[in-house]
Amino acid sequence: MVAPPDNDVLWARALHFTYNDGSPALSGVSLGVQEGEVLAVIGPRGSGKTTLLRCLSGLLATRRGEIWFNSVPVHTMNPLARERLRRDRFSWIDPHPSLVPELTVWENAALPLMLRGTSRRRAKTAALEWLERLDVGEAARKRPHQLLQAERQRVCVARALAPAPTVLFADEPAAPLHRADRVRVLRTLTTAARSHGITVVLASYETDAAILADRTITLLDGRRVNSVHLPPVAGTEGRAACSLSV
Ligand SMILES: Nc1ncnc2c1ncn2[C@@H]1O[C@H](COP(=O)(O)OP(=O)(O)OP(=O)(O)O)[C@@H](O)[C@H]1O
Repeated sequence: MVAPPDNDVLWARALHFTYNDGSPALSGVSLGVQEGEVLAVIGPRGSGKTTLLRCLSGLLATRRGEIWFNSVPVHTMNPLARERLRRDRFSWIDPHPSLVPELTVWENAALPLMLRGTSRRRAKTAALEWLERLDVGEAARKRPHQLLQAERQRVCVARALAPAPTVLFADEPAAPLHRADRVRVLRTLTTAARSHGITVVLASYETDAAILADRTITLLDGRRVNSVHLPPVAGTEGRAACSLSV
């Protein structure tokens, strides 16, 4: 087993992942993420971005390949150890805002901190600070259904940043938003993460994310590539080739 470089907070080698139904998702992906870096993982739909983030965060167990977090092997951890790692060191943002409808906005934002054992009072203070920073402080006592989708997504960003995770995994966090909101959410997320030294792995099918990232890697059909030039799919006629430049 090759030891990962010291300055990489996350390091993966030759990752392969196939879903139970046989769908291939990752084919030999290797990468390193340095501490405090904002890494954008971009590629078209179905290229394996979500699967890569799920594997790196320990949500999915890899069957082939290695994943190391701060020089600790994640690929050999049992499910409980991976769950603890996710709870204590990682945060996750989904493409669509998912909040607990019965809780208020601040309770939602404070939830990961309380799950880590922080007292309700301290968790509330941290949650309120982050909600203010994300411009949703005034909604703190409302329920999620009273907010716009863009506001709910900002609450999810606040919830992810409040525990000061070592690594924040953001899976297309701005996907459901209008362009203005999208850029704003991505900018706020990357700026806040940088100011707190939080490492970010950001998946996106748009190039917006690449502009705000320190570095970009591109996936196509589960492999790392330098750039994406999609030829017409066999059997289809007149489909324009699509290119994605990074
Ligand atoms: N739960 C699943 N079961 C079976 N196959 C899956 C599952 N999730 C993803 N896949 C397949 O794995 C491959 C990679 O999907 P993945 O969602 O990781 O890509 P992606 O780049 O994140 O795409 P998107 O931008 O649409 O989310 C695709 O072929 C997809 O159909």
